[in-house]
Amino acid sequence: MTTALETRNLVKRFGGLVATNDVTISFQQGMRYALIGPNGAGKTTLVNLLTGVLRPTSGSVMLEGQDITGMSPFQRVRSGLARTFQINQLFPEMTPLETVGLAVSERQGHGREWWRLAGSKSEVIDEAAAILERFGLTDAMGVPTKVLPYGKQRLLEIAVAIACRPRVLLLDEPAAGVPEEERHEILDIVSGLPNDVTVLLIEHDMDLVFSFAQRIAVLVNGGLFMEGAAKDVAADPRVREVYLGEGGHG
Ligand SMILES: Nc1ncnc2c1ncn2[C@@H]1O[C@H](COP(=O)(O)OP(=O)(O)OP(=O)(O)O)[C@@H](O)[C@H]1O
Repeated sequence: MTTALETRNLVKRFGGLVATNDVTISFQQGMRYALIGPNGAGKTTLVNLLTGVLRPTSGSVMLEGQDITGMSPFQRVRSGLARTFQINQLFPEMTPLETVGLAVSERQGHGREWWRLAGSKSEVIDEAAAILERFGLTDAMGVPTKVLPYGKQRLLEIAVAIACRPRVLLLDEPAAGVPEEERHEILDIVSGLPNDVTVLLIEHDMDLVFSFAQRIAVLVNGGLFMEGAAKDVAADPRVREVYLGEGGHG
């Protein structure tokens, strides 16, 4: 097993509050992980430390053995670590083809001027169209993003992250706000991503967590409470207790 991403003794304090408490965890290449925990457990803070949005108080983050603790979010994306966001951050007037094309173009080093140079950059368009096809967005690729159903917009967010060719992908509640009947479509597409992409899903919906994840990490009060095979975590009475509140019913 190759370690794709790991943290070592990671700590983040906000004043007197310890939001990340000495977290040491490894994510193995190609595995599907979910990160769960009660509200305020520190999931978003941990993701922000992994992606470089926040700097830790102490400890380190390693990507494929390289210490990336000092890298900016952009440098991390370039190094193979991409994320989607909880809040919709797409450009509403741009089409999916333009949006994914922009990400492909940035990755290839053509920069933001690619659309004006489109005639000479057909490889950008071809790759963007192929990614959109994989996400079931071919029919929608020429319309402004703002007119797409919400579930399709969320798929587009993941498509943009994939256009960066990540080896590790962090998905922050990718199905939040999506109607029930479209939720599994999103996770099915994520499950079908290439096997060598390591995925860490942050999700409150336990149905999605258990249908998606091979392994689950549980955070409680900023600390790593447990990490293990999904079925073991699901069966652990201590997890039920902290996660479900009093008594661990259900
Ligand atoms: N920028 C900040 N400044 C001060 N405290 C913060 C900051 N960000 C998070 N916190 C605190 O850190 C703790 C962990 O928050 P975090 O958002 O990481 O938890 P979470 O598990 O993602 O919660 P939720 O499931 O509700 O999104 C909380 O007590 C929160 O109030």
